[in-house]
Amino acid sequence: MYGVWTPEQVRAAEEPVLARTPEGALMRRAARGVAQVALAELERRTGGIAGRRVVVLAGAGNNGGDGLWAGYELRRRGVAVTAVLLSPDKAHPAGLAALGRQKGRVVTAVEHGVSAVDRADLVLDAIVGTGARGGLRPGAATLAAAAATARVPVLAVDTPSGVDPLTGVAADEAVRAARTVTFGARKPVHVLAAPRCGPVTLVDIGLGPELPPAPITVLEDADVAARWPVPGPFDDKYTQGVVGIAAGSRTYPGAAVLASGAAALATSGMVRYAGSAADEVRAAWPEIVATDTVGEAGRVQAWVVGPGLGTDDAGAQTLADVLDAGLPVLADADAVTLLGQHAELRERARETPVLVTPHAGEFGRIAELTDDRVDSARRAAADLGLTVLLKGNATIVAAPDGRVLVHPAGSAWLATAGSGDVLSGVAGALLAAGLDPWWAGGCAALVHARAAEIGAGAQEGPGSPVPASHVQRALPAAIRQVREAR
Ligand SMILES: NC(=O)C1=CN([C@@H]2O[C@H](COP(=O)(O)OP(=O)(O)OC[C@H]3O[C@@H](n4cnc5c(N)ncnc54)[C@H](OP(=O)(O)O)[C@@H]3O)[C@@H](O)[C@H]2O)[C@@H](O)CC1
Ligand SMILES: Nc1ncnc2c1ncn2[C@@H]1O[C@H](COP(=O)(O)OP(=O)(O)O)[C@@H](O)[C@H]1O
Ligand SMILES: [K+]
Repeated sequence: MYGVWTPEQVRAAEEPVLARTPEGALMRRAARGVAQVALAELERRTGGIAGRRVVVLAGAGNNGGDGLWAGYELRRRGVAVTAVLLSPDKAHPAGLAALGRQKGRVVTAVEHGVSAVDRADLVLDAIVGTGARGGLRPGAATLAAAAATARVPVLAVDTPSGVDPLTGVAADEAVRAARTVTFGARKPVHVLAAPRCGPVTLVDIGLGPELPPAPITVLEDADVAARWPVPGPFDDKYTQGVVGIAAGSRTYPGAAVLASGAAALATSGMVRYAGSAADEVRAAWPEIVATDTVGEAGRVQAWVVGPGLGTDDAGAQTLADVLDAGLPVLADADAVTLLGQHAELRERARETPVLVTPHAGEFGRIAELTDDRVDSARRAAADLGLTVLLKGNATIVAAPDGRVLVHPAGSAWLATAGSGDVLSGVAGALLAAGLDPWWAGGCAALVHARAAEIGAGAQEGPGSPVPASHVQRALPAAIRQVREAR
């Protein structure tokens, strides 16, 4: 696992380090890191370094300073460097002087910048970093657009400009980077807007001892592997945790089949199904014990409730029954809507460990969703007294005690009907196996996204759509792949 820190925390950590290091040393170190990655990119993309063309888009602050110093390093390796100064009066003086000493070219007119970008092998986006306020200004936006139109790869310095470093919200004209080099610590933008950043390289500038505990955690395969339940020699079908699925309806039997099948594939042991799609579930999954109601279902150690359930009185009654069992509960889809509608159900949900898994629309029914998705999820978890998994390209899991994790999906193939039902089955199975809701949500999100990647590559090589039933089918391969990281 690794941590992510807010720009404010990173700035605070920089202060003591700046105070005890010679002036400019931190920036030089950051710039050398940028140059190293830029050189590797040039070599990889063009097969050489000397004479290759790099354009530095340099803004008014220290981010621009990083870019100019990186340009200096690249000039020393024989790269043809052009710096475009977006605020010529405010360009970082030492960085600009250094580039000048190495005979780097400097332009200030946007149109000259655009023609340099058109012919570049690589663009360094040093327009703005953690000091960004609002979207890009017109000159910067024109240059970012020129790089995109000319399909010149962009290496973002610290953060892709035009994307909010804290929330990951991107302005229309924001930079889309092929790679990003960041300094000291990863920031929220790198996981909340991962597709805008590309692969992120972290350059150590000695902030480690100054950073507080990370406010955001990102799980890696080894973390999930260490917690994924596997049967031991003395286990039987009951000892590993039985999960009950209260989902689906006559109108939506598919949700029941997707969720309960996913639960059956996620862990060993047993799955029970309770609801009006019992026939469909039995037909698809003979190993699942299916009954018509929660009352008839027999003992379970956790419940999944909601997918395809309906939001009528019967649905509300099912949710109430499940919450009253006093067991961990995964509440998805219609169960989220019902929680939004009924204050008494929200009160009952405080009394038992609950993981709710809304998409953005459903989230809005239980709490306020702002541009700051992490903050929204954290507040909702604390206010409602339950663990919130907010779906999206970056999945956020926030526990009422303040723990937050983000899982950036490797692709967007999961944006397909029914994939959320699969997630609920996986997370429910993990709850039944004894994981706490935060870990269950985090482990399920990682394996779910991996199953989509595997499913999307299963037909004719990577890159084909993957319907939810194929995501479900890819769960065993995803679990196997993740567990290999032990
Ligand atoms: N501290 C350190 O030791 C180290 C810091 N490091 C580096 O410093 C970076 C932070 O530097 P920072 O604080 O100077 O802010 P920064 O991101 O350059 O932006 C502020 C400037 O940009 C401008 N601007 C603002 N919004 C804008 C917009 N939307 N569109 C366009 N322009 C905009 C704004 O201009 P103004 O409003 O004044 O005209 C202001 O001058 C950090 O990301 C890292 O790269 C590394 O070297 C490691 C050591
Ligand atoms: N653009 C996207 N990129 C990656 N994952 C996505 C994207 N959009 C949705 N997802 C994921 O797909 C799943 C969709 O769940 P949900 O909206 O509940 O769908 P359904 O109700 O059809 O099952 C969630 O796990 C969500 O995180
Ligand atoms: K930048």
